[in-house]
Amino acid sequence: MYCLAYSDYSVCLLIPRTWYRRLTGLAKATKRKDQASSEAPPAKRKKETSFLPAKKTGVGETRRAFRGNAQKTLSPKKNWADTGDQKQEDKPCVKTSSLFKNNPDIPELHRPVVHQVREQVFAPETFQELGLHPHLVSSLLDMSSLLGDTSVQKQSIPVLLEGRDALVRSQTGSGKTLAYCIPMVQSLQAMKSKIQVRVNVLLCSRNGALILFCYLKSEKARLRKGINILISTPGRLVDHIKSTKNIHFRRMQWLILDEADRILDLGFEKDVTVILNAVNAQCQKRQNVLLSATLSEGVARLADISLHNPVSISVLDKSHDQSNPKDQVTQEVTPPQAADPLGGFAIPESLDQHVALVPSKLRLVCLAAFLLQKGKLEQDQKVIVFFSSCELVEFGQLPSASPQLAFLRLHGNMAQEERTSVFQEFSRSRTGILLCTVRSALRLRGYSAPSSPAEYIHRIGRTARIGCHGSSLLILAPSEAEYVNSLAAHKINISEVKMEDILSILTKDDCFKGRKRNHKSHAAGPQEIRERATVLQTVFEDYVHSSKRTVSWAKKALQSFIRAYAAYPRELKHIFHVRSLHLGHVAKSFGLRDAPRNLSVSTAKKRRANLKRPGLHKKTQSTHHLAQVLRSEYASGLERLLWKAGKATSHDPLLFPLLGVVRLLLQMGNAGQFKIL
Ligand SMILES: Nc1ncnc2c1ncn2[C@@H]1O[C@H](COP(=O)(O)OP(=O)(O)OP(=O)(O)O)[C@@H](O)[C@H]1O
Repeated sequence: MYCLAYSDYSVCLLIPRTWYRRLTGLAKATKRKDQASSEAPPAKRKKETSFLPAKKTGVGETRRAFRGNAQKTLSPKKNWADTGDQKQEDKPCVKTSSLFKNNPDIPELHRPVVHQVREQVFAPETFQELGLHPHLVSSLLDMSSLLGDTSVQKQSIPVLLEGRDALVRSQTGSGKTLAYCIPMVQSLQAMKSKIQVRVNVLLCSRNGALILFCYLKSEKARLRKGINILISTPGRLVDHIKSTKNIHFRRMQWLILDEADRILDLGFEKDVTVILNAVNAQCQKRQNVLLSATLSEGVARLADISLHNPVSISVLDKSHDQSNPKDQVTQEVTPPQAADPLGGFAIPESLDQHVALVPSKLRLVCLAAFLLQKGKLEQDQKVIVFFSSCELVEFGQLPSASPQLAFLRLHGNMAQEERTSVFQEFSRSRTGILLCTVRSALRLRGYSAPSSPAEYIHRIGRTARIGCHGSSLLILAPSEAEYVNSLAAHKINISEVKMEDILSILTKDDCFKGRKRNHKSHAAGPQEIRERATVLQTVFEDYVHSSKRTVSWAKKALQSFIRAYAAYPRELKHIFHVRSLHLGHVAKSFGLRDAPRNLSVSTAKKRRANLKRPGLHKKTQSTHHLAQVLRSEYASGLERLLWKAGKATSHDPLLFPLLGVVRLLLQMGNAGQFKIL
């Protein structure tokens, strides 16, 4: 006797083996049809059928995929191992619908072979020939962490010491910050009157500001004596320009725009223009520096309006003639060209980039398996997981993570002090998993795909810094495979890692054992991997469905994910289109057993409304929401206060139960073997 659970009718049918065989054949035909018909199955299906792929192992596991809220089935343990124990078979319980059926086919990745643009990180010298003051040179040499000047420092420092404006472009983690800090400190120290108040402005992201404060900590005393450097996000400075009387720029000598590409990407061009107008009105003679990891039209446009007769500095290996580096660095800036006009984005050589094509249903178990490997099975791993919104990261309302594995959160909606302490804690620690929106430290992975190749560069650029080794993993749905080509167009080379290989990590930890048998004597096969993945998914689903509160969090997180998905820029819509999402499958990646009904209705309604009014209301609420949460990285930081004071509307509290479920997994590890009930 075997069990089929018809979730539509909440019925559990016990049927003879012969019926089962006939139904199994039917299901196979249905599956073939499903797979052939579409890579992205429709959001709603009537009477969807799915079966566990256990035929070869001879166990009688047939299952119906669930729809609706009420679900009954027999014990999966019973389904997997037919022991003939009637009592156990009859025991109803909520089960996990098949993770491995009705998924879109995973396409073969045919990546064009591209030769990545390379930059040499280190220049052979050690600060001595850059025209720096001997005291500064000896201070730099005393700093054991500095390994000689980097290429960008070697090229930028002499130019900036000459008093020239500069547009500096070099790869992430190549040492751009010291490239302008060193000449700025030297020029400020050379000033006769250090007591006069000077406002030298440095614009960057909030975390950029954190990093810089670390650099300048030892200069604190000097700063107090009279050298004033204002480090600000564009949003915050605009607030001051509008509301602070005592801020003036009359004696300003430096204006530095760091992370120019990110500032522009996130829509702060207008704020930067306000700042430039305010500064220009009071101070004409100053040195301007603009730094960026990527060159875009926007950056070139900004260079055009903010720099005066600048020197263009770029550290590309191919274009850089080592025999005569001076010729290379003294080129004048040419007018703006297309995005990455140099023929591709430079990526650190020591960075291994990977991509995995993972059907939505398996996304959560894949990510969890991966994190378990990095956080639990491997030593000294630091991982960053990027999410598309601050609220998705914000799962910290759950009890804190297991002491075995440090989870940290970092995003733009947090108070500055909290961000500083999280940043420092993660920087200091040897291991840990940081869940964040945009920026930070050593090794990183991605959960939501970046919205542009430039953003991709910045995300992966948090690892493999200053010549260190690092790796990245981009998780894409099968329907998003085309994104790899779009990255290749920018000479970004990613190698594929198979989903099965990620999931096979689960066989290394016996707490995911699905059946009572000694697997140690056998090599773990695909069936074993599937069973363990199902055990893991069940843990997630049980956790999410353990209370109304957690269901609500997961639903809101799903909603946030869909909003973010709807906000991909137009040029990527053919790859990331909300219509290609199978809501039921995506719901599973948030630990939900079904797609919430109201969600699909509202999405459909919105879709219909948009179809009726094409181009009328381009900036939808969803795009607005995403823009808001991304902008928070560069905004003034006052929004939170306004929100607290009731002057601003809050975002939906979108909470993703990742911390909680992984915490559970770790507890599982302590408690021993886990099974599907
Ligand atoms: N000469 C040097 N020797 C050794 N380490 C250095 C040197 N210069 C900078 N670093 C270190 O390298 C790391 C990366 O530097 P930095 O943040 O300035 O890079 P960046 O080019 O600005 O990166 P991004 O574009 O991603 O912001 C920092 O941890 C910094 O302390």
